Amino acid sequence: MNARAAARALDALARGWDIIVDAPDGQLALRPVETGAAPEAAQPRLLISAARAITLKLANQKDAARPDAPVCIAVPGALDSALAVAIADPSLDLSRPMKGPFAAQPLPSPQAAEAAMQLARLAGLLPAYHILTEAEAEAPRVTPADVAAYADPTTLRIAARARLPVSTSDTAEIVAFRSDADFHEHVALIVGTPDDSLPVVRLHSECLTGDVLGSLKCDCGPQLHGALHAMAHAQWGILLYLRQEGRGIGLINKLRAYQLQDQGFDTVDANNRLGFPTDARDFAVAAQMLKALHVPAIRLMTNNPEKQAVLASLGVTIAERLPLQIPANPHNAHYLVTKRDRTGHQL
Ligand SMILES: Nc1nc2c(ncn2[C@@H]2O[C@H](COP(=O)(O)OP(=O)(O)OP(=O)(O)O)[C@@H](O)[C@H]2O)c(=O)[nH]1
Ligand SMILES: [Zn+2]
Repeated sequence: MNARAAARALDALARGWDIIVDAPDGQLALRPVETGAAPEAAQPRLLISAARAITLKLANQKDAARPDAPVCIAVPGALDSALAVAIADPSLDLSRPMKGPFAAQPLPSPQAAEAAMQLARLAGLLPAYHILTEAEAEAPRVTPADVAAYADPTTLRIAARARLPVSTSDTAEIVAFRSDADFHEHVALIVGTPDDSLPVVRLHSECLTGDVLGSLKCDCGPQLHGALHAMAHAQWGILLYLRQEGRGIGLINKLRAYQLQDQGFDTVDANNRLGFPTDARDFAVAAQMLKALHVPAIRLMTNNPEKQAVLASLGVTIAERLPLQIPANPHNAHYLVTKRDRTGHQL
């Protein structure tokens, strides 16, 4: 288990460089489709997600024993980078409809392929790779255990803290966290003056479009401000600002999901169609932050049962759940209904 190996692999992927994924069931030499140049290959092969294979009409060729496993496809003829991206990215299907037919090939090492898909998500890239016969000599090697070690939240610790008066409270303090491998800088804002009462706690996942740009497509911005107001009115509260943009798929992939939503898919189907889970966030990060802040019991402000379940399973006492409902607008009404009906958000 070596989180550094995963960090090196993620760095390579962001730059379009090769990686080698070493799993107990075999090895894959891969180059990311989104950032990497198409390799010279007599018979180009791509590794794509199970969901993408279904959209490309390869469902009947998939391994029945592993319906969710990534799929290896052979591309007939020449494959350049633009075509590879079009094959990988469902948000381009309307503008580049003519693709295929493709044939699925046996996947040599499903465990290596699965780890590669996780790495793509962590790198914020399309989950798709060129399968190489040989990787660049200096390509980093990474194992599934390395990927798990990278995502391990228990190395999270406080790195810096400072007084930060904000519009809802002039006695707030900001606390920033660091972990060993993951470079995301999670932040806690402690609002008001801590006392013996249980704090109002809000886990807020980063949403650049909603938090900063005032997007009307989601409820993030109003929820953020509603939570800060509620904390200012309570004795004290803690906003945990988690850098898990787009429910953990990253900003660019979230914008691809938005493109799909404009084509009629809802927020859940859009994520899945891109080859990602409905929700890829890890709320264990929040439990670790509360531990570092010495806050064992809270009043949790959320409508999301998953947040409650994960925190409770990690030993956080949730004395009370406080709902956080935002009135709908014409742009997010469908999104809010989808959250209620498909991801179990409470009212
Ligand atoms: N992938 C994706 N992410 C989205 C979309 N809309 C909002 N997000 C992200 O979703 C996260 C906010 O999560 P929500 O599901 O709104 O709320 P929640 O945090 O699960 O639950 P509550 O605590 O009840 O608000 C942020 O990271 C947003 O960037 C979308 O359509 N697709
Ligand atoms: Zn949002």
